[in-house]
Amino acid sequence: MVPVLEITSAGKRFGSKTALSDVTLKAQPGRIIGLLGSNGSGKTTLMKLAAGLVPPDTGEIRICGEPIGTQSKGLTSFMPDKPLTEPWMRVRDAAAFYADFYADFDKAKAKEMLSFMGLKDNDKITSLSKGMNERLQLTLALSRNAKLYLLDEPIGGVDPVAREKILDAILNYYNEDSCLIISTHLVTDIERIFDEVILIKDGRLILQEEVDQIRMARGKSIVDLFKEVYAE
Ligand SMILES: Nc1ncnc2c1ncn2[C@@H]1O[C@H](COP(=O)(O)OP(=O)(O)OP(=O)(O)O)[C@@H](O)[C@H]1O
Repeated sequence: MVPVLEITSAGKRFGSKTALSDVTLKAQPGRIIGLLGSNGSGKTTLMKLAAGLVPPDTGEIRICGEPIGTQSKGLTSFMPDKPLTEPWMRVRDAAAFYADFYADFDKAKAKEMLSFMGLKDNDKITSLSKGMNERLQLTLALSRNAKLYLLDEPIGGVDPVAREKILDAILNYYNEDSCLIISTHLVTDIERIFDEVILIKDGRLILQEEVDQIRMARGKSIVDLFKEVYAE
């Protein structure tokens, strides 16, 4: 099977700072993958490389077998940790903006998901709370019919009860022939939806493994593993 995402020996520096070093991984369709790491470990950089927003200094990245370019970007839906929408927009403008911009934007799915998320067409984006804004960004990202979804800290601002609802939305609305990569610190809350996890530390890949394998063969929860790897 052609991986949705294949990264081979990727490296990225910002000035003297090495953000990623020699990262190699594959992500297959039908998988929800947690990208885990402490602050500054390189999660956002990895997502931006996969989204084609930042070029790697070394190595290669392919999306569904295609090198990064116009075609690969059309296959990738990125939810950044900061909104892509403009402050003057209302919810309906944001959805229309995405529909104009992305040929694969599914308006019916967006409408259903906005309602599930408790968002109203007429809500001004600047008046939304951080958590409601995240719901909007998530709705916009998941309403595209992409092959690779990259969600950077999708539930950081959402309260614990709403988190459950949002995780359910992710499970309901993601399509099974795609791959979803979610970066997060909130391992306890979100680990139930992961099929596998990728751990990065100081820009290096520490491990990519099935969640069941970690639980059964290592006898650990993902949180325990996270604490062990990132102990300070
Ligand atoms: N544009 C940039 N210019 C300079 N340094 C950068 C830039 N982007 C990232 N870095 C550095 O690269 C490293 C990795 O950053 P990155 O944002 O990828 O980490 P992260 O795991 O997403 O962190 P967090 O969980 O805190 O969001 C950090 O040391 C960061 O300071």
